[in-house]
Amino acid sequence: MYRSIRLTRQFAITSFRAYTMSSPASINSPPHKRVKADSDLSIPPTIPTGSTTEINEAPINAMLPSSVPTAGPSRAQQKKSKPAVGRKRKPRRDLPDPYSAGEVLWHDIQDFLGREYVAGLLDKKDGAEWAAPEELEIMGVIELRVGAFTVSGESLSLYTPKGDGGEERKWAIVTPFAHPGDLIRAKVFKHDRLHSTADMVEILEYSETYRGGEGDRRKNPEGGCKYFGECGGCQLQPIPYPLQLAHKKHTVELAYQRFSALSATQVPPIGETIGSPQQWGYRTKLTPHFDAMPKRLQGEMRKRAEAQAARDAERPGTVIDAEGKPWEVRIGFERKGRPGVMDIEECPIATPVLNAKLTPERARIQNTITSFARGATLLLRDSLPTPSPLPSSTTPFDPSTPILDPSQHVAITNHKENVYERVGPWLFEFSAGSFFQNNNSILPPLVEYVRAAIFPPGSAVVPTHLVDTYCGSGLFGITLSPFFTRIAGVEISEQSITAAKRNAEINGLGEDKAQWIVGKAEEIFGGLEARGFKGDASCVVVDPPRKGCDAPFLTQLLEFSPATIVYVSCNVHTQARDVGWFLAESKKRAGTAGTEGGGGYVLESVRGFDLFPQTAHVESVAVLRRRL
Ligand SMILES: C[S@@+](CC[C@H](N)C(=O)[O-])C[C@H]1O[C@@H](n2cnc3c(N)ncnc32)[C@H](O)[C@@H]1O
Repeated sequence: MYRSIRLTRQFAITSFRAYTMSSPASINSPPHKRVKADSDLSIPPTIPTGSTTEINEAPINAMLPSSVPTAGPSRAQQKKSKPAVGRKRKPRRDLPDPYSAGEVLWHDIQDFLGREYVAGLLDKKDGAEWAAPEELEIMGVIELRVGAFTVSGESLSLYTPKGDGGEERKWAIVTPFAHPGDLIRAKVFKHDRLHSTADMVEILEYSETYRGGEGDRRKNPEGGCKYFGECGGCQLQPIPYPLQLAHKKHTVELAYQRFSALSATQVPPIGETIGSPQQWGYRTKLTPHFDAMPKRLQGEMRKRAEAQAARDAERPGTVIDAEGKPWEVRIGFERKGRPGVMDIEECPIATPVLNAKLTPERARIQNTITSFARGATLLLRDSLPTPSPLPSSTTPFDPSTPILDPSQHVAITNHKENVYERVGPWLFEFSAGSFFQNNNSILPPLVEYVRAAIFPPGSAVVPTHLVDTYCGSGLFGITLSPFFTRIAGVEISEQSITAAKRNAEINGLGEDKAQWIVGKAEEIFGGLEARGFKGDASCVVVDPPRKGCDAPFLTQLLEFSPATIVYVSCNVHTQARDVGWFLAESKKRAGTAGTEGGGGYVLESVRGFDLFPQTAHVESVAVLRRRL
């Protein structure tokens, strides 16, 4: 049934590990440190010459030609990956970290192959789940009919070889840029637990259902992104938008099934995902990377500076080495399934002002590349022009100020410079290098949703105090302040608290209304009680980083026992874990363990918000209410 074209076994399996790990794992792992390349840095960073760093962020866009050729790895990788003669490498058997993208994929694979089948195999404890079918050669090209999507937006295809005893085996193949229903040719490059990972080679037949979205360039030649198929982000872009939203709803459902340990009756039906008002040109922050020029070329450059400059002038952004081989300055995002940065001139999910700024920023790096001893990350942030005069506590921001057209925005590239954003009638000021949500268009509906969830019609308990934990520069606390007598924000970053205080001030919120506390959220609720915040009268907004909340925080939240909790998260898997733990623990403490639905808190609703259209990411909002 499947045609297998065998190519020479050129590369050891392990040589591909580094880059297969980089793409899905980048979603959950903390970013690797890269040097910042602020435009105000006149002195290049002084870091040991020749060192390189890994790419640090999930890439943000991508594009698919009708057939995507997959070139082999670079010579350096081939050299590294040559198997030692006469020594057979043992495949590594790494189990994914809990709640990581790897673990989510492992769940996807078990669901795809059938939980019963996988459990039967694992029960044998003979390691068969690690043994890829013999005929599935590394660098072999196979034809596959795609069966499903993974949560991270890659395709899953079933491969059914015969086992040693003639029984049918099941094995999954994970390939990027393909959609359920597609018929594809894919080149296998890595074997893992019950699956292999493959590069897309060619799409022979296109799915009717999962294509035809605005970003499908076969149907809309001017739509989407020209880098799809190579860049590692925006894998969902060929999919019609309603199906993107449905995919994200399913992601939320799966997360609660897999990671909350709650029974089906404890989890309400997951709400429809709320779409983003802007599905393109929404992203207010871009962080393209670039690699330093290789050491051998830096020496070459020193020797032949003048001649080189003349040649560079002919081919900007390209440097020719002694043998006439070009080395290109690439400024952009992570390549899917391959190491290194891919050059990106535009990113259609970024705002117009960021795309306009990308051109001169790229030229700046191209022209000064030799001054960078190692790779770095650029920052481009969409901002309103600095208000004049600057609002202050005595002359706060006038909420009736007309909202500016995006063409009047500016792009900030200095981490320390202030960025200004409007969220409805509110003005926010924060430094470009600090956290702020990256899709401004969806913030008003998100905040309104949180408000409506806190005050459902006819509710017997109406909280008067709001605690905004993990508050950043005060987004939820400030925008929801009119509905509460008092608000408090808690945040680990001093810089963010300074911004939150300033934002309260410029929006006319005095200290009697808003309090901002630096410190770990883990140590905070006691302090708040002393300041007049009682659990019974409070709502707590929880908006942690991707890793979720830690046990001390959740324990103190339980002890504080707020009337309502709204948990906003950019990682629904850790959210499901935390919510599951919290509900179970609250039930235990209410002394009604074993009584379905009794005591403690109830999970009232869970729903995704599409803060990241075209990508597989989803923001999830869970509402928990204390039982009376
Ligand atoms: C996802 S951001 C949310 C920020 C804010 N709610 C917003 O929407 O703009 C998470 C924030 O949590 C902060 N943070 C991380 N760990 C923390 C901790 N242990 N205690 C308190 N804040 C923490 C980070 O500095 C960051 O500002």
